[in-house]
Amino acid sequence: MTAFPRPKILHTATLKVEQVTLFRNNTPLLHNLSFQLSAGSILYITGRNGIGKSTLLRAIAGFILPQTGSISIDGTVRAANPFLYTSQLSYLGHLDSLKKALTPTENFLPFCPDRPTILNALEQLNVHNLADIPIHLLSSGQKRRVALCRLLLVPKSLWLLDEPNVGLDTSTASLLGKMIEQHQQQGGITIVTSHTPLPFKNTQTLELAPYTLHTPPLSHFSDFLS
Ligand SMILES: Nc1ncnc2c1ncn2[C@@H]1O[C@H](COP(=O)(O)OP(=O)(O)OP(=O)(O)O)[C@@H](O)[C@H]1O
Repeated sequence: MTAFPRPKILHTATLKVEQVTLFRNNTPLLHNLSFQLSAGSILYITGRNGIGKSTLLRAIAGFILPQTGSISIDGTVRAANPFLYTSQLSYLGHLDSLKKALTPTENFLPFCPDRPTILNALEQLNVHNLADIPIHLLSSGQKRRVALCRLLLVPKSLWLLDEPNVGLDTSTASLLGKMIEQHQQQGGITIVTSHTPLPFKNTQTLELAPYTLHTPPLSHFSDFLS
């Protein structure tokens, strides 16, 4: 497997989701969801369109607050220490989190002030030839490749990837698979939402069901994911 030259994670983390209830537009999506992930876990969240996969991922990222329950990384909830909480995770959503007027290099300089390191990461994803072209001129697949470089540039324990394969060609999807496997080997945790099963061993699956059918006992997902 290709070894990606990137900094090692400084420590491994534990993610705890405890009795979480999430609403959107006053509509309940998830009820009393509990699970725990430790070093080296890969969690695959699946379920039909609109069931709440992205909402759960955004809640774990700390962008939205659950109506009840708590989400913690190594015992810290976001409200108690937002900097410490968010410093441990990388979130890759549908919008790629790239500033459109800036080039890939300019986007990454605030995280990684070393241009050769940035170029190296871009090369891993085969987009080094686009290093100085503004993001708004790139195709959607090229933007996604550039966005994935952030995972290589900034070491984080927890990767939150919302449908990361969308727009990727087969070879880049396989490259992303290798990155996730390497992250796992380094003790990182990856949570992926997707409509297609992940090709990894030791993957745990959380299939979200409609709220009305989805009122499991609190231990349900903990047992399922142990
Ligand atoms: N920003 C928002 N404000 C209000 N409601 C939202 C927002 N984003 C999503 N929703 C609603 O929350 C529900 C869950 O959406 P979410 O994006 O989490 O689903 P999903 O399972 O990720 O769907 P998909 O598979 O289509 O990506 C949907 O009914 C959606 O309309």
